[in-house]
Amino acid sequence: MSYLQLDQLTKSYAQQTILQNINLNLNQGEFLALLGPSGSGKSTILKLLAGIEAADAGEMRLAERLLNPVPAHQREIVLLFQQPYLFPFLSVAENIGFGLKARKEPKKLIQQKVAELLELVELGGMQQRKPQQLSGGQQQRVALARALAVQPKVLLLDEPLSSLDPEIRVNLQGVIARLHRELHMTTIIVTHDLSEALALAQRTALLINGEIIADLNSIELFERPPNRAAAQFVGVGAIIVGHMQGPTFCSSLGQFNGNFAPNTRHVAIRPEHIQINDQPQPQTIAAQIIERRYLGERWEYRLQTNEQIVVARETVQAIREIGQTVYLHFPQQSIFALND
Ligand SMILES: Nc1ncnc2c1ncn2[C@@H]1O[C@H](COP(=O)(O)OP(=O)(O)OP(=O)(O)O)[C@@H](O)[C@H]1O
Repeated sequence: MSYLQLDQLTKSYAQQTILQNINLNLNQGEFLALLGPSGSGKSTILKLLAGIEAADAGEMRLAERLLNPVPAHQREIVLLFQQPYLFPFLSVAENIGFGLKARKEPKKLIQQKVAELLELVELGGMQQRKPQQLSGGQQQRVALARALAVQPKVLLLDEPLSSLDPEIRVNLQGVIARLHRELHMTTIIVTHDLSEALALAQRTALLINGEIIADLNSIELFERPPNRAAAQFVGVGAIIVGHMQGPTFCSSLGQFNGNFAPNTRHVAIRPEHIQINDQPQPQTIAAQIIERRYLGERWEYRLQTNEQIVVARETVQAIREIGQTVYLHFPQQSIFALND
């Protein structure tokens, strides 16, 4: 049985359904990214788990214990928000030790734990500072250390890095990844940023309009999203419409053989797997470049074929011109089927 279980969770606000039959299972020590666009209900899932909001239906269990009736402060689940919400008049050390002091732990033990946590979040030497004397990234580290101090069973992170500069963000991603490696705490991070999910979590659940539409290994979600909605969210080079004829998928962009189900109606390919040729070759189709942008290390081209727009990316070689006609090849091994 899974360590953390969400079973058929449903939540509405003012008759608007926000979450619809959410099922999620996490093993102890697992790190899951809850990914989705703004307003999809990600934060609401964390609030239900933390006990800030009550579910309309469904059950939540932690180590087999039913969580629904348990008050927030007895759940052993901590939720870290986008803003660190530190106590402004307390020092860094007092902020980190706050939960332990509230539990009336011995002073010596608090001091020892705070010192350990300061090292863990790389804030050694800053224990006497007040929150306003810290940068945003440092404040978020203090909030993280304070959350970890009480040794929760589950750590919930609600876009904790989204208000930080990119460089600090990457640095803190490193801190979070290392903490997870060292402490093995069962963790869910909410993010709308696919690259963050890929950087941190081995597994990603994709939430769209209050429904989990994919829940799988993060790299697999990126490389081979299982359905059209997931493909649109993670961004593919083309979603190709067609039909199966025997073992072959037939479409206006080509014929592809793969291990596709007989009812397959859509296949896709990642933009970096589409090959761009200057001259027509066997199994290529003509396309005109209509836009281009530099992504750093790669150029991304939007191309118009007779049928549809295709996005392709290639590592920088010669820069191709807008208006130029090129010939696209879709390697068979890179084509994957999408569920509807
Ligand atoms: N207390 C509330 N009362 C009414 N509606 C709410 C309440 N809290 C959230 N909502 C609505 O529920 C929906 C989901 O909100 P939620 O914060 O869970 O989304 P999210 O995916 O975390 O979005 P974001 O990435 O923007 O934080 C939104 O449409 C929001 O307006």
